[in-house]
Amino acid sequence: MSEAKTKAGLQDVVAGESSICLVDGKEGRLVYQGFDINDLVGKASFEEVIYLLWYGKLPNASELSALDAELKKNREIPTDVLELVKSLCNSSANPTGMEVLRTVASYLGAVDEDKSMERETHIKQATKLVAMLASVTAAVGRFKQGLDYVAPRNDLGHAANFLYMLNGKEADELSVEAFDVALILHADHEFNASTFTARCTVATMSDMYSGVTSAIGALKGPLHGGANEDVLRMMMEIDSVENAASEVRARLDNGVKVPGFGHRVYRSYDPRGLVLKRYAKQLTEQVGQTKWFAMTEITEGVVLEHFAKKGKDLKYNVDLYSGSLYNAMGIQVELFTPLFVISRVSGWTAHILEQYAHNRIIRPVADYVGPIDQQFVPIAERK
Ligand SMILES: CC(=O)SCCNC(=O)CCNC(=O)[C@H](O)C(C)(C)COP(=O)(O)OP(=O)(O)OC[C@H]1O[C@@H](n2cnc3c(N)ncnc32)[C@H](O)[C@@H]1OP(=O)(O)O
Ligand SMILES: O=C([O-])CC(=O)C(=O)O
Repeated sequence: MSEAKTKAGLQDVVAGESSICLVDGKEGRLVYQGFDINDLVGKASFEEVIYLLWYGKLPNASELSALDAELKKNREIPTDVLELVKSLCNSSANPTGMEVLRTVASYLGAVDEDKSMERETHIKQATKLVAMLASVTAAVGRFKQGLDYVAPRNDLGHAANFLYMLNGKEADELSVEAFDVALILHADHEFNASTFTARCTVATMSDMYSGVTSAIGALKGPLHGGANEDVLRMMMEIDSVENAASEVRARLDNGVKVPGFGHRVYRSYDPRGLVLKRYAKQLTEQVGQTKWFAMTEITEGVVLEHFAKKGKDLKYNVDLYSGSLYNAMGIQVELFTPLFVISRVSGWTAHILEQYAHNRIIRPVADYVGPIDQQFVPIAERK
């Protein structure tokens, strides 16, 4: 039996080194490769941030245009993948967007003939995954509404093209800007559950697709990426600005966790939430759909007051305001967690590259708390 004392959920345990992302929970600061997210938002595009995460530096113009060209080359969904997506969306099991993405990430690995473990191949695979998972998410959104697939446009950036493929028309400027910012803000978050899952998978020297497939499975859960869908579902269930405060209070009094609040690392505030709230306010006002935003703001007030009275430093997280923002872009709730994938796949792949570069298998130990020295009883004598 181990002498070590465990920390439930590995809270505050330093599980490895990384130079990709710093989450400063005390100060409410998020830094990608040395750049504060507030210095990237509104200045860099998501494509520049992808480059930053993979290569550790911002791209110059020709480096960016090379990455952009590769992403565009991988946007069109091949026929076999499109057929797979369509059949899953039409199946009686009605898989969620996350289940479809998880299957597609795995399928892309199975049909990739290049099994090399060189960095150059990994960059190609990462590029394919970033481009393809966005296109597939748009296709899922359309098939689930009984609409036809819309082919990508190579004259549009990553964010604008996704909204075009989903809605079948070009999005307005503010929606594109807000979506690009949301992609940047969700891109990486050091050793969160899905990223750590990806790193554990590839640390066995398994392939990149396996890493991303397992990460999608981890992100899907309601305690992690799934919370962004739950926030808007809760608002839709309450469905009244007037009742929002009392309904949320009732949930808290009954010990129900309110989605969009709490974080393992942030103690002061989640810096991404502030930016998303600003864009959600602006966009919901522009499209004249302020109800979910108003209810979310009321929820924020009630939950923060509830925890302040208990002396707890619980704050809202990245998932609280993304719901009303995405809804104002005309995106259905079921795609919200897949939207997280479209962004976080850039961070997962960056961590996979980093793991391969300094690999050692990840294998901690368990503090055994089960019985010991049991006496074996043959089956015929067991009661
Ligand atoms: C992208 C992301 O993954 S961000 C997180 C998204 N997830 C959510 O929004 C789901 C809701 N939040 C949660 O479940 C948690 O806060 C997590 C999973 C994010 C963090 O979990 P942990 O660090 O293990 O915190 P834990 O769940 O132990 O919470 C600590 C205390 O705060 C309470 N608490 C935490 N989050 C919430 C919440 N959203 N609503 C109400 N109470 C909460 C817990 O009940 C617990 O109370 P207790 O001390 O009286 O038992
Ligand atoms: O860091 C975490 O625990 C959860 C996460 O992925 C995020 O907040 O983006």
